[in-house]
Amino acid sequence: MDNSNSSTKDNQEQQLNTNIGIDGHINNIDDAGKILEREDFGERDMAPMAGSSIHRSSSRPQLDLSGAAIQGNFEEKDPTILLPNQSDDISHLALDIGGSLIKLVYFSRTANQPVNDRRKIIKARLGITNVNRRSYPILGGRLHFVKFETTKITECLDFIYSKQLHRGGICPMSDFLNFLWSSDNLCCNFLITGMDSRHWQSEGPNTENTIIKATGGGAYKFADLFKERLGISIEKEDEMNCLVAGANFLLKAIRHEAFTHMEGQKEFVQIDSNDLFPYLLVNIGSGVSMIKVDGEGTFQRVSGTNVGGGTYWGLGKLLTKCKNFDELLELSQRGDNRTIDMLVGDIYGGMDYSKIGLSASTIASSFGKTVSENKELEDYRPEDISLSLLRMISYNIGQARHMVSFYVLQIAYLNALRFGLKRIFFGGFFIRGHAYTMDTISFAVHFWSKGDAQAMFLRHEGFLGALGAFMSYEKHGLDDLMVHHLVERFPMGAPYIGGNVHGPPLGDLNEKISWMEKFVLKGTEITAPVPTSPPGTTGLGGFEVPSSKGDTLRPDASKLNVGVLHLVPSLEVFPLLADPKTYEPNTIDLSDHGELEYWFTVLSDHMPDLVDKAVASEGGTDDSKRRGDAFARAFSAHLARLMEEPAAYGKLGLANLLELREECLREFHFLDPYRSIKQRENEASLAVLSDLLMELDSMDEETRLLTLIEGVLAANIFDWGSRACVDLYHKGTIIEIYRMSRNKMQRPWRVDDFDVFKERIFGSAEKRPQQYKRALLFVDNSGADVVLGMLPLARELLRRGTEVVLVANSLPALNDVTAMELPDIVAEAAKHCDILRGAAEAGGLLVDAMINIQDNPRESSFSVPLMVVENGCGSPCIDLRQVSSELAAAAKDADLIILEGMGRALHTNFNAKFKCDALKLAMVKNQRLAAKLIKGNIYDCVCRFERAS
Ligand SMILES: Nc1ncnc2c1ncn2[C@@H]1O[C@H](COP(=O)(O)OP(=O)(O)O)[C@@H](O)[C@H]1O
Ligand SMILES: CC(C)(COP(=O)(O)O)[C@@H](O)C(=O)NCCC(=O)O
Ligand SMILES: [Mn+2]
Repeated sequence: MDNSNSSTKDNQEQQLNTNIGIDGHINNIDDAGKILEREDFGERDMAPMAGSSIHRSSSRPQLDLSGAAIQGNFEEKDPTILLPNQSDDISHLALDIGGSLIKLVYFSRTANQPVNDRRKIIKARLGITNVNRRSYPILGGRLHFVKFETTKITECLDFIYSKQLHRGGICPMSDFLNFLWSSDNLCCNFLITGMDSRHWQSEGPNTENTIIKATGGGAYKFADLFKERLGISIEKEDEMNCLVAGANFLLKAIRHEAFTHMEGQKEFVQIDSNDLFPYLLVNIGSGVSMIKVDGEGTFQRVSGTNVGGGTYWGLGKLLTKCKNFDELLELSQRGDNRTIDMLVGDIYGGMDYSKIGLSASTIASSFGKTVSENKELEDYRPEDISLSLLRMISYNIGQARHMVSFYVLQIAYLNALRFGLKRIFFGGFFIRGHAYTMDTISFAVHFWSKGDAQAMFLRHEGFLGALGAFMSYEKHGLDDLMVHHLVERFPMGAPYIGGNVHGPPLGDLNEKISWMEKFVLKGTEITAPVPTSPPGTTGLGGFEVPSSKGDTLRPDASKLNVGVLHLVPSLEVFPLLADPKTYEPNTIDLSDHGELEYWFTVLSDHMPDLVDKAVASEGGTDDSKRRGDAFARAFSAHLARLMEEPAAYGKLGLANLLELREECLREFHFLDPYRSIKQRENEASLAVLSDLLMELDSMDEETRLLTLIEGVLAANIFDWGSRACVDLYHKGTIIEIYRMSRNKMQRPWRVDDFDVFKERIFGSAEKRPQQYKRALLFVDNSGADVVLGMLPLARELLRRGTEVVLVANSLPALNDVTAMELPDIVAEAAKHCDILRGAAEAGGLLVDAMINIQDNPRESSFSVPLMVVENGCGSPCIDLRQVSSELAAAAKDADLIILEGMGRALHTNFNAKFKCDALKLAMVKNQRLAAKLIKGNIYDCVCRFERAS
């Protein structure tokens, strides 16, 4: 092994011992003077100079009103207006303009969800008074993270302009509605259609009154430029305040924001928000700040140093002529510092200076060899210079190859010691999620603390200040956000490739698809959407460096993607989880590479069939084919990225992967690929329902219960997400397959707690039965699964006096039935059955009966009600930490949960413990899962019954 180029633990220890730090001051503003115009920006996206010919007189958000429609009742005082084509309707922006990088955090608000009459009745039944999301104190929307090099501030201004982020603060919905309903705007509506919305002019105040919060030195330095180019005023926020506010927000509100990094292994850590303080925050940007944080807004900057990321980048740039930071880093990987550095061995004739514990390969004097050699700068390889510099920074100040010094770490730890802090969080873009750097830092903290303190890193490492500036706006309610309100998503769609910005931000789907197609034309392959890359890059789920197949891993492969944070204030933790803190939805952990590889192959193999279905669901048009192709590329890119770095999107479980696929379909506007299959299967199943019900009614109670459970398991075979099942469907009609599946049911099932469940229902000689009060049935697939499986089971419970709440997906996923579709299915089924009809009426599911129910929902019927609620997800699995408010409300009186299907009962929640009884029912439709989970075979069944814990 080449000793000089490798950093062993021994070496690290040695350097830790020999480096004693000096205190310094922070200097995070470099002289980033030159502002470059970007050549390839289209004119429409350039931020014009104030007073230029494009006159903008409004600070109102730019709205795409095409397709706007009133949702629900026209008579309502405050009707909800859905803007289907408005994605980023109301924006809000904050900046951190540092010495090296400009960080942007911006918010785009999502339109309120329509609340239909059916949902209103159900909510009333469940005692939810707030039927309108507007009443949530926190805005629903999305937080985006983007960064640019400070030297390329023009690109940043153009970005802000093209996204119209300079146009305003939070606009209350009532203002928006007034605006929309004023007579002028009805004209506007007409005018806007077909216009480039970015150039839409409307009445209203101009941007001169707009104030944007910003922190970092650039907030001072570039204030005039912002005024001149965008007409906005910068309101400066204190940098330390912002760093701390940003870190506190991230650590409290984002699940698995922090992670440890030891010997190449990332481990996500869930910080208990009640046990966060005190901690030490070390922000390594251009310079370094160390802040002891004791609470919200309570902190002290305890130390800092002027030798930081800027030092490495600045000197490196001067000496190597590198044009960007990552180029410099990459150079160092091929360098040999012995040509430049004077080693102990050079002085001691190749020997160690063992008396003081220095090996021959230890650097005695960084750049020392250049003194005695009669060479010019050009005579040295830039690769070697870069490495020497890194080592200089490292060895002088520590021993990290890439940057931060152990000096920093020593100070950090000494400070941690002084103040009794056990946790040290490292932020700032110097870290860049770089595996080597993080390992070195972790090692150093561990070494200096003798294992007492722990180094942790943050996924949003460089965005602390910008987030803090964002938090400093009043009224957005962000402080009230909790972990369960946030969902991170990773859309494709930033226009960044090859390390360069290749155009304006992508405005719409068409632009996104065209951009992706360019790769195909070039013959290159998108292998991975990599985030926050150099230069002028974004953290917004963008691509970078699409490398050809067969390429070796990029040096930055370990970097983590920063997604878009969706703020969904209506989400809640499922109240019946026995212990939400220890709850882990995923049964399969994909950080095991073997598992990841297997599921990667399963999902890749499924892709052609899925694309066919998706395209067919949109009529097979050329446009849908294009979108189908783009979806396949995008999802393959995600998979490739995750194979390369399983932690790239945060902690990865199988449920996340399956949800990512659904999200990716939605991103390319495939809203329900299995729509017609679902309809066909529903119809076929409804046609035989009455026969089944008659058959069931002819049985004695105990046989019937067993037949019902068998029926649920048998009908769970209709799963279009399982390769094996899809192959089966070619061999017979729906009803034939259903019969075959039922005939094959043989007890004992692989997991068989039926007798315990039966005893709970019917009681025993010693114990009289006590009926369940309310059961939540988490339904799975459309067709036979719900119609011939779950509905007859629901009917049995209703018949026994148990209220039944059918819990279905909010959005489509594979052939899963949704909460929107279910009432119609129930209404059809109710035609064949009085029990279902009475209960559905009582639950407000039957349209004809709804008028009466609306007047007095609680007194409308004598039957126990059958209700439908949405679960808050659009995935075949369910994470019970984040469910809809109506499901949470329904759960409050529930004493039985029935989870059905592989996604909800096996991939997720197989090990979940509940405060009430839980029945988990599924057919295992995958051989590997069967072997792993239940030591069984494909098509084996699980009937697991667990009493309340
Ligand atoms: N693309 C990049 N361009 C420049 N510097 C980068 C880049 N990526 C990471 N860095 C490193 O991050 C440092 C800046 O970190 P940051 O947290 O943004 O601090 P600041 O607010 O001082 O700009 C740089 O000095 C450099 O070491
Ligand atoms: C996506 C699914 C979890 C859906 O199963 P369900 O919940 O409908 O029972 C399941 O189809 C699955 O894990 N499919 C991939 C495995 C395979 O094709 O074998
Ligand atoms: Mn399903």
